[in-house]
Amino acid sequence: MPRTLFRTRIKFCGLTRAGDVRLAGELGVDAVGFVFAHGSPRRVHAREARALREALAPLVDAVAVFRDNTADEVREVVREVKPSLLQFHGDEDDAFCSRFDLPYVKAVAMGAGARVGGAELAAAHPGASAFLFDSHGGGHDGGSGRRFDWSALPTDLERPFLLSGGLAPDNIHDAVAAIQPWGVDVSSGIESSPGRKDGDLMRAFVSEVRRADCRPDHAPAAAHGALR
Ligand SMILES: O=C(O)c1ccccc1N[C@@H]1O[C@H](COP(=O)(O)O)[C@@H](O)[C@H]1O
Repeated sequence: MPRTLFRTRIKFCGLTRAGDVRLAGELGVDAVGFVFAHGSPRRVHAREARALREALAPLVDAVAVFRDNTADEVREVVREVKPSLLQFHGDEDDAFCSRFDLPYVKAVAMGAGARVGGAELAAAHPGASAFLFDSHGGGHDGGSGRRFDWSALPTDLERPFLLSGGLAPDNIHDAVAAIQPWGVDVSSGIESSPGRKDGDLMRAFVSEVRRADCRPDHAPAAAHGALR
C-alpha cells in the first residue's frame, strides 16, 4: 500500500517537568515550548527552563514562548535557556521580535471571529519564519484549550503555519487531515492539569497526527501550510 511520507511537525507547549520533556523526545515530538508569559499557569523562570532544557533529547527544538514580555526578559531567557526558536503571543511588532537574532514564530489571535489575510500578516511580520494561529483574543488567553473557526484561516499565506487552540487526541486527526498545516501546537489537550502533561494523552496525540500523515491524500503539494 503506497504511503505519502509527509510529516506534520508537532510542538508540545507549556512543559514544566523534566519527565514530560524526556517523554516528548522519546515520542518523536519536534519541539517543546517553555512559557515565560506573565499570568500563565504554565509559566517557568529562566533558571527552571534551563534545567528542563537539559532533559531535552538531541534534535528536539526548545521554543521560548512570550506574551508582551520586556526585551530584558527575553534576553535573559535567550542567555540562560538557549532556545532555538522564539514564539511571541502578544502585540509584539516585527522590530521587537527580530532583535534577538533568533528565528521567531508570531502567534495570530483568531478569537472572537477574527479574520486575517496572509499578505497582511506577512507585511506586518516580514521576519517571521512561521505564523501560529491560536484561539486567543476577544478576552481569551493563549493556552485556554479553546478552538477557533478553522474556516477563518487565511488561504493566501505563503509561509509555513502552525495550527493551535483546543487541539487534543480526539480532534487532531481530523484537524491535520482537513487543514494540512506545517505543524501543530498543543498544551491543554495533553494535560491532567495546567503544566502537568499526561503520558497517555501525549502518546495518543502523536499517534493520531501520524495516522493523519499516513492518509493517501496527505500530499505535501496540496498542503497550504507547506514551505514554498
Ligand atoms: O500555554 C500557556 O499558558 C500560554 C500562555 C500565554 C501565551 C501562550 C500560551 N500557550 C500557547 O497556547 C497555545 C495552546 O493552547 P491550548 O491549551 O492547546 O489550547 C499554544 O500556541 C501555546 O504555545
